[in-house]
Amino acid sequence: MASAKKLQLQERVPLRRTAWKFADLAILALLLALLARRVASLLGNSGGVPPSRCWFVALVCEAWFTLVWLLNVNGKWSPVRFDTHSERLSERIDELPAVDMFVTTADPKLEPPVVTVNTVLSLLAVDYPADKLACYVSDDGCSPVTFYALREATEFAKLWVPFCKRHDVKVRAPFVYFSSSGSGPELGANDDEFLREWTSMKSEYEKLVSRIENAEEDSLVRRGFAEFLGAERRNHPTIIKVLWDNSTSKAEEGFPSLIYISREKRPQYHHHFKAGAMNVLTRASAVLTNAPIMLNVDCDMFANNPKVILHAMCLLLGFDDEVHSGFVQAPQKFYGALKDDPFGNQMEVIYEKVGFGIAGLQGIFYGGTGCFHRRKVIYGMQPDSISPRKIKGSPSYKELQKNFGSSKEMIESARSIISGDVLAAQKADISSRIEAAKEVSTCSYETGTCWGQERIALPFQVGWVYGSMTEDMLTGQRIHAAGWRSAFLNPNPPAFLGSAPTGGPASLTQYKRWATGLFEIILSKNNPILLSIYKHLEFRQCLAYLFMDVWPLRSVFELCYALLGPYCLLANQSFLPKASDPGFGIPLALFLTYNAYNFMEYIDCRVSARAWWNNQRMQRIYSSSAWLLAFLTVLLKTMGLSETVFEVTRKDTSTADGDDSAEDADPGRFTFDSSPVFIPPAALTIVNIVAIAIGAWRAVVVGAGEDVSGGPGVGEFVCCGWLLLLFWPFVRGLGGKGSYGIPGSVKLKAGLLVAAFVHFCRRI
Ligand SMILES: O=c1ccn([C@@H]2O[C@H](COP(=O)(O)OP(=O)(O)O[C@H]3O[C@H](CO)[C@@H](O)[C@H](O)[C@H]3O)[C@@H](O)[C@H]2O)c(=O)[nH]1
Ligand SMILES: [Mn+2]
Repeated sequence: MASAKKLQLQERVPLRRTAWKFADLAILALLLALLARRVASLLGNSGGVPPSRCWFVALVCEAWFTLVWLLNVNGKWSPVRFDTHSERLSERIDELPAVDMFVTTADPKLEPPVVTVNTVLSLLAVDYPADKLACYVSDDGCSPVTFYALREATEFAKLWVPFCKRHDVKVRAPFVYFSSSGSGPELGANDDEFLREWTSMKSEYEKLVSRIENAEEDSLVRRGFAEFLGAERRNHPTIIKVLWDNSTSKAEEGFPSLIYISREKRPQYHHHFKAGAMNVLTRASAVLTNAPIMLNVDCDMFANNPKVILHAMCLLLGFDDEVHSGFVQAPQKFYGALKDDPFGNQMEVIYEKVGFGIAGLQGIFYGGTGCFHRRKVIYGMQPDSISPRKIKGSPSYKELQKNFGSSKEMIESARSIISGDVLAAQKADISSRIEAAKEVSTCSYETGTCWGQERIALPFQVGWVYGSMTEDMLTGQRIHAAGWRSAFLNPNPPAFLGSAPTGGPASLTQYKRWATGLFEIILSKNNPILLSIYKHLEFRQCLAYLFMDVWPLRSVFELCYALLGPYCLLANQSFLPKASDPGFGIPLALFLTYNAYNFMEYIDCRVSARAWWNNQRMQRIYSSSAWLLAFLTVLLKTMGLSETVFEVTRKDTSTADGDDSAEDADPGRFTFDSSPVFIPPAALTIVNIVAIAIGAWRAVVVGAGEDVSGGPGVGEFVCCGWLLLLFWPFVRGLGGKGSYGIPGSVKLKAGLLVAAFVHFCRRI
């Protein structure tokens, strides 16, 4: 073939970070020095007072922090960047593979249909041959309003897509394009024709929004949405509706096919949340269009860069060996995000430091949205270099049936994917295969097959893996363990933008779900250590996964360490050297260096100092609330006492309207509700206030006469004070009003915990 003459589509560029490596090692050295001193004093050869029990607890915690630091450094050590040259694909349009695009939505209240519609419209309008694309929307909410919204959006798409292409619109989610902060008409205002078109398009969009927002479920069902009649959210048959079939439409108004799917739900079946939805989308699309590449986005993640699929193709087609891009993941970035990241969930610095770092190992993690998968990888195939073609030769019908289930159409489509037919996508019209798609979307279809299976001993693990709230991490890990690498897609402008949750309850819910899922992974047969021993997960990649997976465990150590300060003040003990002691220099240097290091990372990523502080603070708040609760929930689950559920994150509607006139006076201020996640951080806050008060009273009033050699010193006071600064939202919340105040029931429970703790300190 003429491939030798082809221009390179991508470049993998290692990034230098020599100075950072020195800083990494300096902190490691300080941590080790701290440990060494602790051990020495516990062995009793440091002279002075014999160390208390606290020193032992501190040693254990500090050893853990050192381990976490090593995991952190491993992740950041050798970053790479992938540059993509999408313009070089222009001569290779015929070679481009088909792409099935999946959008998942689950709840019309938390995920307003207008949001989903914008995501869908942005995907329908991307720069890619329309006959190679199909868009599937999975609606776990089984909502006639969502369906109606999509049907109306299809009508709008007939105007919107040609408009975007004609005028090369930059952001093709209409709510951004028409928002007050959007760029407005992009041509000179003297272009009358364009201006007229722009105005009429804007008014069409506004009409669409008002139709959707005024739609009422009951009246829709009465007006002939027969399928939704009597459909309960958790008990209904599959509904599949072809809203637009590109294969039978005229080329002129061409835009990708659009299919609505609400999979069957029955109370007696477990639905596996998003992972279950993704598996149904995979199968339904297999029998309908069977594209070899699948893109998946959450309902709020619109395509921000119209060339995003072309950029992804640079990574999917641009390596000599496909093993380098088993999947292609774009970072999660956010639209209309609050200034200075008050809830510490915009992840800018994490992606830039750890994201690029892990991209330099076996590859970036699968993040659940903004990801391009190869269908064959999802079908459990290994790279050629690991399991050569002979195995792929021709699996028997029986084998395929065992893996993929009994649908004939499913088996045939899987066979063509497995045989490596890149242009395998189906061509005939979609409507004729709806029955086959319904068959593979039923609850019972997966029974006895390999779909979602957690057992790693199977030769095949097919689809999104069940058993964790973070199906994304688990599935990505499974793919890396099969020997694939992944590539990091980071075009400019950013590929996709979504919404980050705001307010205390929504942010903590999201982190709690993530931590729950990560802990479920650690406790499962798919934990990265096993995968690295028995499968092809590389060692450093395994450590990178562990860095994430240990979140909930970190909470336990961090909580113990955070309690050491107040314990010492209350019980008149110490866990740090006295300021006069030369050993005091080590924790002091560590505290300063570590914070300076973090601060410099934010500056390096051109993120504000304020955002640095907010992230520092929120990380500790997440640890004591969301991570800790996740830890406890999963413990209860393993004891069989409770189940874990996927709580959907509320998507901000204000971004959909483009106006922020919401009732919230200060959207960046921390809000509370009566959820138990708020209890531990509230208790920590109170206990530190009490400890400082008692400690200060003892030092000032009693201190003079007493033997203070074993009691607390500057170090302990600084720890408590620092903790109160980090938990400032809670300090304010103690006296706050309405949703800005910690509810009485939470204060009461926190107060009881504090009383118990104080009692314990005085007894011991
Ligand atoms: O039963 C369910 C539950 C959720 N979803 C969809 O899953 C997506 C993610 O849910 P969201 O509430 O937005 O969670 P986030 O925390 O924002 O999502 C991140 O974390 C999840 C794992 O916890 C991943 O699935 C997501 O892709 C990733 O973006 C949304 O499109 C939902 O509609 C379903 O389709 N079915
Ligand atoms: Mn989300």
